[in-house]
Amino acid sequence: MTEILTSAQMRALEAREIESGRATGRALMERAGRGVVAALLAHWPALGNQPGKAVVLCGPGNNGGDGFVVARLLRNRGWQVAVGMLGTAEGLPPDARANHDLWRSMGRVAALDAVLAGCAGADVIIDALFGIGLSRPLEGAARRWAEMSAAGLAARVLAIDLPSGLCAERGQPIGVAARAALTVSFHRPKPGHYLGAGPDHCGALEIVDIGIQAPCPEAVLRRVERPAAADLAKVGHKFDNGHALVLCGGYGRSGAARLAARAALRIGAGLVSLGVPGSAQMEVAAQITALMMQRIEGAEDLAAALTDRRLGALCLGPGLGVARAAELLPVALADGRGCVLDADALTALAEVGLRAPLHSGCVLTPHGGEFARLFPDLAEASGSGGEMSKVEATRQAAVRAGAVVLYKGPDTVIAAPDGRAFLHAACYERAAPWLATAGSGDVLAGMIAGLMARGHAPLDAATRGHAPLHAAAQGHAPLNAATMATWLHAEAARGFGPGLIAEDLPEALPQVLAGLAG
Ligand SMILES: NC(=O)C1=CN([C@@H]2O[C@H](COP(=O)(O)OP(=O)(O)OC[C@H]3O[C@@H](n4cnc5c(N)ncnc54)[C@H](OP(=O)(O)O)[C@@H]3O)[C@@H](O)[C@H]2O)[C@@H](O)CC1
Ligand SMILES: Nc1ncnc2c1ncn2[C@@H]1O[C@H](COP(=O)(O)OP(=O)(O)O)[C@@H](O)[C@H]1O
Ligand SMILES: [K+]
Repeated sequence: MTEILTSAQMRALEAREIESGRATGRALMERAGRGVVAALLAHWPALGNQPGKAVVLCGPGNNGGDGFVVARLLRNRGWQVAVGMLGTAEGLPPDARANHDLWRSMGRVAALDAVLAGCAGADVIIDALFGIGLSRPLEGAARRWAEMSAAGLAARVLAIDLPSGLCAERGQPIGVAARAALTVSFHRPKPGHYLGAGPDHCGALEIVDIGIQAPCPEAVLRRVERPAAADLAKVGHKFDNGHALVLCGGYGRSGAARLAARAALRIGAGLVSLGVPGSAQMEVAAQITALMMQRIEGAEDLAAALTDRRLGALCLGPGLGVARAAELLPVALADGRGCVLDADALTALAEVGLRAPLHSGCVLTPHGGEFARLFPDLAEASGSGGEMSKVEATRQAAVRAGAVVLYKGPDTVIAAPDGRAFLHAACYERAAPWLATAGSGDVLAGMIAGLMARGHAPLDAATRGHAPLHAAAQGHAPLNAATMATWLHAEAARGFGPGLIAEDLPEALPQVLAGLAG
């Protein structure tokens, strides 16, 4: 279940399911309500012991319809249920109206404001005001609800589909948004559950199966999944596992490149060399053991180094210095080999603009600031107040660059120029706040370069039973390397936990790799 669906994709899927005759809208709504009650009782088992008190806030659309189903199901379990509604029964869409009427045969419906005023003693408040149909900022009583819930309430808040006010696409409030302890959504998660402020507003996330059998569209956003151990297993000689070259900055600036290089080695590249200018040679030599060092003073030296066809991938950026990056970049890019561009290489790239000959074997790994320098219009459109999601911005950036773009953050989006896109959200059960430490991005860049170098190695696809990393010669390799590295990077941080510094990440990798095999 790796797909993440936009509101439009979810609606289309629901429509297809109904058209197929497999289910009616009413049936889907009933299953949704049932799923919400089951999730509520699973999340707060104490509420299953004896009937509690619920307040259900129902909106003017089908999200409200789900709310009426939940109100009825809880009442059937003996709960005291107060329902507050926004809008009129006449304005409800048909399925929601039918569930409103069913509820009316067993209980009252009050105005939203009136119910909010009396919700203090409730065990749980169900937010069924707006889901994927939210089209503008909340006003009036709905806005008051969002503000109340954000200020903190004694009652547990369960949001149906989305906390009301949260944009399903961007994961940002459209104006203000409610805060829930648990959000229960249906069939597949939506980008807003993972992006930006989404996880903060959702609390915990539960996705309920409502029996939709229609297949998801092909071109969807996917979640980065745990890699298969076989994809990372080593084979043969060290040269069979690839050789990565990490370009290093001058004296006093070599730490970031050394971190990246060590990560490339730990992720399994057979050999990793640091390309070091003369000024930093002593410093680097005093610090490294398994890594190799090669003097690369400038563009000519790099061109000479690249005549070694065993070099599978390059990494430029960490601690490189913008001037050195600008000098080395044209040679590195013209060569056409797999190339990770991070930090100073991205700054240098922003200075020359995207006229540089980027290619589909490149992976650009910007954080927010670097993304804004490279793609100012996309950064603005996807920033606060903009209307574009981080996913869309990353997709467009990848098309424009003709390269894989990995846009970092707690929500990392990775897109290829052909439109494929992945999301790794370090939230919920995969939270990794310890990654917010200096140098962790350098480690990620090195991990990607290490995997890309391995992708160029002559791995035996037949014995491993699937395509090697270099499958589509510079098509799959960079994207696979970027997604795998992102997962492993977060996993290493999660395994280490509090106190993590960047140096710990490469050292935590063996345990992560061992865990994949187990
Ligand atoms: N799709 C599926 O597979 C399934 C979907 N299900 C459920 O249906 C939900 C989607 O239902 P939905 O499409 O009716 O949208 P919903 O979120 O109820 O809101 C739309 C209404 O709100 C209104 N409105 C919007 N913004 C507003 C504002 N700020 N202030 C005031 N009004 C505002 C808007 O008015 P309009 O924009 O048209 O003027 C319209 O009347 C989904 O989240 C899930 O819970 C499940 O039952 C099972 C399977
Ligand atoms: N709060 C967080 N939760 C999860 N991952 C994070 C968080 N903050 C940062 N990261 C990750 O840590 C890395 C930081 O990279 P970057 O911003 O380049 O830092 P640096 O330049 O110090 O190496 C990225 O991979 C990013 O996705
Ligand atoms: K809601």
